[in-house]
Amino acid sequence: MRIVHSETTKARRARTELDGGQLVPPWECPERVDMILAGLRQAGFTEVVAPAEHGLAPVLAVHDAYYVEFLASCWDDWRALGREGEAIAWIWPTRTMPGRRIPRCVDGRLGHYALGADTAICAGTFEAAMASKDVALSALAHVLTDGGPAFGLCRPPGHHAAVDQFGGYCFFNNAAVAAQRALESGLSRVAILDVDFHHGNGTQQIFEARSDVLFVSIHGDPMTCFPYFMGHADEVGEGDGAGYTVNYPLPEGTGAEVWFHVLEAAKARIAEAGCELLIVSLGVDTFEGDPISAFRLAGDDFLEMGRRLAGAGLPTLFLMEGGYAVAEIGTNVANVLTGFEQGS
Ligand SMILES: NCCCCCC(=O)NO
Ligand SMILES: [Zn+2]
Repeated sequence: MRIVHSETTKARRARTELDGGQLVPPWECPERVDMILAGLRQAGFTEVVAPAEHGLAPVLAVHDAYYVEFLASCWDDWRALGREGEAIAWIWPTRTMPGRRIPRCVDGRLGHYALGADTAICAGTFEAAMASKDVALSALAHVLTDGGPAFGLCRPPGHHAAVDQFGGYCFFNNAAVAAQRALESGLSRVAILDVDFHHGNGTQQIFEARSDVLFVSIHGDPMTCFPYFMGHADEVGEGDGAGYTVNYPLPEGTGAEVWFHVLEAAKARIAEAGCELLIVSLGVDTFEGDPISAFRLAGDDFLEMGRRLAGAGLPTLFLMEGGYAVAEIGTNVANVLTGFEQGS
């Protein structure tokens, strides 16, 4: 298992997140990276390599150029106004105010590009997001050249980032950037299996009209779980992409037995689509102790998750998404990778 990590992923050190009506220290904290590395080391994954720099082209193959420029300039624009706090959106286009133009001021641009108010932009955000997609692309390169599995310790995560939207702690959609690069390298179909507790609305939006990426997600029911407005079972893709989006929303409180039953259905759908690569959006916020999620997987269930993912029998790229039980995150991630090696 190739492990790819960059210390620059810790460059984003936001101080505030709007949560429960208060500004709190962000759940998606840089300490998650150190805890995952420690857990991997303890499990015997001692060889960790740094990514190459892949530049902006792979990002622009997925994301809108004006959006990327916004992410690059937002913090400076915000600070130029003398603002002391972090850049947080507070007004949006809405059902009754469609917003057909992008405003020039940073508050309007934040509202245009932000999914929600939970994700502040601060110093280091763009640098960390660039490092995170480099981690994903270098881990992918290993899988494509060596055929062996790889884990990209991506941070910030990516699956909520859409073509031109950030939020849910995500800025660049690492899994989408990797999938697009894999297709451009000659593969004909890639599966992205999102096992994070939250629906990967961004990944779905990026590929929903395409049949060369099969997006499959197992997640908390959006009727009660973030991101609330996407992830229903009747969202199946559009046009050429019809049938290539598969959502398995599950009720809060879902435990291992049901979750693994649904995983087998997801694997069967991937098998019948004839995919040549499996990208796993690996969030471990399905853990019973996760502070902001609501499934009930135990630590050992992540071993079983890894074993079963190996059973898909595909070249596999794991990319880190969510998981906020910081004390256990390293063990939970290491368990998935250990289980995968056991099942291979
Ligand atoms: N602040 C609202 C919840 C954000 C969830 C982020 C996540 O873990 N996505 O997978
Ligand atoms: Zn999540």
